[in-house]
Amino acid sequence: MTTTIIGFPRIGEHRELKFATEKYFRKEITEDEFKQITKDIRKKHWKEVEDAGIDIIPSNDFSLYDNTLDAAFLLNIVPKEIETIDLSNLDKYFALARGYQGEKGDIKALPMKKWFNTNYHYIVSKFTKDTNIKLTGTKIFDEFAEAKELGITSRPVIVGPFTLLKLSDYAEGLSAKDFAKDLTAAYKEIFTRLASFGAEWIQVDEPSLVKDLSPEDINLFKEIYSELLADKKLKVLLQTYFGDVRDIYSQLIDLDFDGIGLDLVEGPKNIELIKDNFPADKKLFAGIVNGKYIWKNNYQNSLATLEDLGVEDLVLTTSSSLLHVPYTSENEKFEPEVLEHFAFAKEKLKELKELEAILKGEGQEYLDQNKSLFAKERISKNQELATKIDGLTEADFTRLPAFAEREAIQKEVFKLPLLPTTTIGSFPQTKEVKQIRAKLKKGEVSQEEYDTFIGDQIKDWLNWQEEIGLDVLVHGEFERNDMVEYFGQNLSGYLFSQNGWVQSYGTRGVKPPIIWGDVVRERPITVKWSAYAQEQTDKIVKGMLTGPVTILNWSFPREDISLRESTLQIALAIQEEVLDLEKNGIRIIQIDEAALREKLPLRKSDWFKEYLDWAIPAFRLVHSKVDEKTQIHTHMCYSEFTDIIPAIDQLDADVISFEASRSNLDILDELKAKNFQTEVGPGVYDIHSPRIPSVEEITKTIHTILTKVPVEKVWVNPDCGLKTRGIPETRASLVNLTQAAKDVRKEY
Ligand SMILES: Nc1nc2c(c(=O)[nH]1)N[C@@H](CNc1ccc(C(=O)N[C@@H](CCC(=O)N[C@@H](CCC(=O)N[C@@H](CCC(=O)O)C(=O)O)C(=O)O)C(=O)O)cc1)CN2
Ligand code: MET
Ligand SMILES: [Zn+2]
Repeated sequence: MTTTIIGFPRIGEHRELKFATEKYFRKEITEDEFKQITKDIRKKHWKEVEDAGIDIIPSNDFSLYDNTLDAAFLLNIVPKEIETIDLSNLDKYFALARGYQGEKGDIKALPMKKWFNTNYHYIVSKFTKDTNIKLTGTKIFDEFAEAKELGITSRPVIVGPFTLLKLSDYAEGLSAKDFAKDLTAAYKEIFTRLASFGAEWIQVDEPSLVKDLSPEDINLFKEIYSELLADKKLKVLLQTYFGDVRDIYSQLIDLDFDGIGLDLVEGPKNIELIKDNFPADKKLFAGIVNGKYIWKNNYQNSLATLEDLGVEDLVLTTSSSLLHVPYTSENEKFEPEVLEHFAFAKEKLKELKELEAILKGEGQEYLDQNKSLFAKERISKNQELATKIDGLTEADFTRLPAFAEREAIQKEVFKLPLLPTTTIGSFPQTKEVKQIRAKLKKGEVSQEEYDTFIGDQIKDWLNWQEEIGLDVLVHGEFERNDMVEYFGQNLSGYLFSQNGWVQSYGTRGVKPPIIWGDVVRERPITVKWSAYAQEQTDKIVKGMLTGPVTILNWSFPREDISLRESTLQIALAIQEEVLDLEKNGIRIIQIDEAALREKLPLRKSDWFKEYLDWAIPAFRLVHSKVDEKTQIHTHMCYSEFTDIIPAIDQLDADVISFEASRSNLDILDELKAKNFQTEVGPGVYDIHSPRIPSVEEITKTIHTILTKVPVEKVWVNPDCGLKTRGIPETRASLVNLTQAAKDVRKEY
């Protein structure tokens, strides 16, 4: 028996990678200085894993932006214009990830999508007739060599060819199978070269195998791997995570893999598949320690699961990469009775070793300790809340009158122009904003000083929005650290880490709050600043809330009650907030469900019964009691809901905004086909990139939207909040946006 992990967080214990990368973007450090910092980070992480006693340590799990982009970049799967632009390799890589606008040219960022059911995002590559797959990069070899220099023979990790093909886009008329052969040859070359450098194993990540697979998918997979595994010179670990491999298990065990990695946490069905049917000539990498959540492993349960498998020779590993959990709980200030329940990445390494010890018959004390931890009563139940949830009826989930009637009434009361313009909520969280909040936290400024600062920001930005002629204004969310953490801070039952950062995309991180107990609203959350903002102007200021499903999905949830029950608790809390806003004169309320799709099961057959059947009602519960004259907006990031359009209509919001620009407005066809009722603001430009869209570009986008959606239903807005952007680009972009909307309006 040995231990390993699938991958380690790379942002750094104190987000060193984030800060270094941002310095590099601002040209405060050189490329060499930047590379040295990233090298030091990798070294520290490898040592951390090694010191914990983990037997085989992955490499190339590190990335400067995203591993999927790394694989594409390594193999020259890049747009043509990037090959010719006069930038360093590093800057080309970043240009693909976040766009480039400067003296050397104008490159749009590649699309970004959610990584399976997580809050991590990957970069989507596009295969075209010009795509010339060849091994041009060196990252995977360099990092292997780097670890080797430190005395570590690592197991390089790469996103596998099947998953890369499945997650990519294709030019008209092309598909995955057109590229399978060349891609396989290129991966083969990677394998060969790694073997020649002394690699013993390679880990090929194929999480796409846990989704529903068609017979063509299975054939494609077999075609790729039968070729790739032929006369290999190193051992190949086929790694999956986030679910089970029921559609392809029997083929997997017939292929010449040396190891198969299966998720035993999120893919309980894997256990059934393995039982008495795992080949003796392969190693089973048993993903038993949860890579996504921060709760301590229950050893008794894990041991029972492992025993159940009936496999002798195991490699104990995590259920997914540890990318999805914070670095360590060592720097946290929780009470010991709380802290003992948590295991972040570093602590999970220890769990693997303890489980190994127990299985070898050398860890009785670990088992005893763990048993007594789980025997403790952790919280006491809020019986009143439970009764309230049990007593909810259909009426609690139904807003009246029905949508069509409300739409007519609201057109009458709001008298907004055709193609009304608005933004998604946040304005730039500048250094000044973050700094004063950090000072407030440390007691270096008073609450009054902080509030004055926030109030002034709101005033300035409201004035500016009026000046440029936006129709529905926002207060800017300056008071929020994050759209989920901020809400958690006003709800009972929540705990917060000091440093529990998890990477979301690029250099951006989140500190998911922890749901510890039953959730109740402790005090009004947004009323003060929303009412303040509305007092400053005669135009309508949208109230801005985060919805229950998103709050749940971006928190670390409890494991002792269902997600449904936790979400309904949060929904009742947000319902109180909605009604308070309404009472305080807020006439348009946006309830963000940015992450609605996040926990949508990866297999279609589970969509409704396991998720949508409670997630959609949870949202409806929040707004069911508002007046017909109050307009409810919602917002979702990434147009990842193409396949659940009818369910989105079922949210029964009045208006929805979503990302569209970066995925080429694909979703519009679907809106049309499904006769989508809710009014829509498909984002007219991409906010994840600092690039400024021109009036012409935005006008063109609006025109495209209008070919698919009736003009009375269309809103004009960016595709997400602007908190990550700088002030100059934000202002320039919004000036262009309002101008474009005005221009197009004239055509009607
Ligand atoms: N939870 C969540 N998930 C999401 C999103 C989201 O907004 N929230 N958006 C989508 C895209 N993902 C995103 C994730 C993070 C950020 C983001 O801007 N994150 C910030 C951190 C936000 C935050 O919590 N800030 C805190 C803490 C800020 C901080 O680091 N302060 C410094 C000091 C201030 C300074 O000098 O900069 C410190 O404490 O050391 C605050 O403002 O109070 C970042 O990485 O930079 C944006 C988008 C999808 N998933
Ligand atoms: N209202 C939020 C904002 O504008 C929605 C963001 S979705 C990640 O930042
Ligand atoms: Zn968004």
